[in-house]
Amino acid sequence: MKLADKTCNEFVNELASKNPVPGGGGAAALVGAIGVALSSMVCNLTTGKKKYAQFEDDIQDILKKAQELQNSLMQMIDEDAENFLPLSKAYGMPKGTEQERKLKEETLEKALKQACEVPIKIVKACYDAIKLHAELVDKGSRLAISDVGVGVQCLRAAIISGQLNIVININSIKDSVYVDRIKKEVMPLVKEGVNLADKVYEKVEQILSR
Ligand SMILES: Nc1nc(=O)c2c([nH]1)NC[C@@H]1CN(c3ccc(C(=O)N[C@@H](CCC(=O)O)C(=O)O)cc3)C=[N+]21
Repeated sequence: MKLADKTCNEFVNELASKNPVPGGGGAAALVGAIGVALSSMVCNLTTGKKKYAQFEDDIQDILKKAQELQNSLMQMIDEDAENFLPLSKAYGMPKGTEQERKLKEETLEKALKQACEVPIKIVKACYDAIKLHAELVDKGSRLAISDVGVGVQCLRAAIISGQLNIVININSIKDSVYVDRIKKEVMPLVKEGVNLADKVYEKVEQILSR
């Protein structure tokens, strides 16, 4: 059974167990999916309202993108489990003899790179999703402004969590060309995403302050 098809209770209990998957990577994907689902929710609460008619086309665009990102992030829960399992197996390989040590080192290097793939996708998807909330904070129904805040905080947590899973893996990767390439690709997105999320959240707080 797919992890994404489990009930909330089953999933969270599975996460709590010592099973290697789902792990922090899957948790990041799910939290990201929840964050972007809240963008969809705000769109669905805004669409068709006279007060927001001037934003109707934008709301429809945001809704479409949010639904796609939600589907992708939900798929990433199971993708991360598939891509992390080889690494969790490689961790347990013996390294008694020189031959075993060499095989383990090569297997680990490949598995570590494979384990980076989904967290990189999580960072990119969360970055795109944070941008949707940045639009919704101005165009979405004010009745749901707190949901923009909740959504953007989930995505802030998820983008940093994606990055953290990349960092723990690349810290053990020997191929410095690969490591530098991934860092250059991911770190600016996280920095910009977190900054934007904080700006959106500040606006939410300001709108709700009295
Ligand atoms: N893409 C990605 N997704 C992750 O979820 C992810 C990751 N990369 N990189 C590393 C962190 C950390 N993490 C662990 C999972 C299991 C054990 C663990 O100890 N597993 C034992 C089982 C524990 C036991 O049975 O006692 C084992 O597999 O043998 C540790 C750490 C997942 N992470």
